[in-house]
Amino acid sequence: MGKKADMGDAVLEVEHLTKRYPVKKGLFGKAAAQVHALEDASFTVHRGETFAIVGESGCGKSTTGKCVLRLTEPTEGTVLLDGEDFTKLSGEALTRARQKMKLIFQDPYSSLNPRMTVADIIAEPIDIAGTYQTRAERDARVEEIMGAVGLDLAFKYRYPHEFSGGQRQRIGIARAIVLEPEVVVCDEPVSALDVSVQAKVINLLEELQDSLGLSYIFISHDLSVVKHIADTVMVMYLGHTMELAGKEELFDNPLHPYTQALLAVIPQIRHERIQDKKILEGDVPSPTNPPTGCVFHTRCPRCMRVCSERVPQMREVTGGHQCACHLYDEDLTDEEREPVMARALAEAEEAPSS
Ligand SMILES: Nc1ncnc2c1ncn2[C@@H]1O[C@H](COP(=O)(O)OP(=O)(O)OP(=O)(O)O)[C@@H](O)[C@H]1O
Repeated sequence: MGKKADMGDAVLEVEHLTKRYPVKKGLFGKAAAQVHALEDASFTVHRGETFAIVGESGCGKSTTGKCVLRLTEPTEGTVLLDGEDFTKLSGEALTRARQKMKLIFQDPYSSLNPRMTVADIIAEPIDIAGTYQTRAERDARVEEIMGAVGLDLAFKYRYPHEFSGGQRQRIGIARAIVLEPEVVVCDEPVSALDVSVQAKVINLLEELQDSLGLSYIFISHDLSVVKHIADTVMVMYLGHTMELAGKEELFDNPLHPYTQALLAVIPQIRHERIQDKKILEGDVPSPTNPPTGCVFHTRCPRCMRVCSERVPQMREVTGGHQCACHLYDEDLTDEEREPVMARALAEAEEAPSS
C-alpha cells in the first residue's frame, strides 16, 4: 500500500503496453531492426497516487510515459483512462481526454516558448481549449494558477529566460495543471535542478497533489527522490518490468536482484538482502538485440540455468508485491535452478560460434 490512506479508485489502467521503435537503414531504408523500448507493461494508477517508474538510463521510463500520453503511439497494449480506452480515441474525444493527462518535462526551458510571456505560456492550454469566454476570466485563472505554484504575479509579463531553473519548472507545472488534469506524467521533473531547489519543487508537487487530487506518474532515476515522494514503485530494466510494489515494501524488501543492485548503491539504504555492492557490473545490453529469457540474466549475480531460456512472468510474491524473477518460481527443476556465472554466460553468448 502507498503512504496515502485515501488513495482512490483506478484512474489509469495500463495493460500490456509495448513500444518497439523501427531502426531504419538509410533515409528511405526499410526497418532493419527494432528497438525493444517497452515490453508488455501492465500497471494501475489510483486517484491521488504517485506511481514512480525507476531504472537506469535507457530502460524505457520515458517511453512508458510517452505511450501513456500517446505522444508516441504504442505498438501494442491499452491505456484505460477513467475506464475509457484512450488508445482508441480520435478527434474531439481524444482532444477532450488529452486535457485529463498532462506532462511535466525534465528541462522546462526547452519546452517553454522563449517569445511568449509567462502569462501567455500558462494561458495557452486554456486559450486552445476555449475554456473561458472573457479575457478577464482567463487572466483571473492565470493569476490563480501562478499563485498556486508560487510565482510572483509581478512576473506575469516576463519571459522564460528571465527566470531561474526552479521558477521555470514552476511555469511548466502551472501550464500542466491549468486545465485541471487528473493525471500528470512528471518526467525527471527535478533532475536538472540544484538539490536545494529540488526539495522545493517536490514539496510543491505534493501540495498540488493534495489540493487538486492529482495522480502522478513520476519518472526518475533518482531513488532517494522516489523514496520521498512515491506511493508505488515500478522498476524497469531494458524495457521490461522487473518489480512492482508499494514504496515501503519495495525499499524494505526488494526481491529482484536488479532492484537490490539499484538500492545497494544508495548510501542511506542498508539491507540484509543487499550484500554485494559491485553486482551491477557490465553494460546494459542493446535494446535492439536484448538477451533471451530474463533480460537481466547477463548481469545477474543470482543467474540460474533457466534464466537465459525462459522469460520470467510478473507474479505476486507477497501481498501486492509483484516480481518477474525465476528465483520466486517454485516449479523449477533442480537442473533449471543450477547457478550460472552471469558474465561467463554473457561472454559465451557473445562469442562467435565456430
Ligand atoms: N524515437 C526513438 N527511436 C528509436 N529509439 C528510441 C526512441 N526513443 C527512445 N528510444 C530508445 O528506446 C530505449 C528506451 O528509451 P527511454 O528514453 O524510454 O529510456 P529512459 O529510461 O527514459 O532513459 P533516460 O533516463 O536516459 O531518458 C532506449 O534504448 C532509447 O535509445
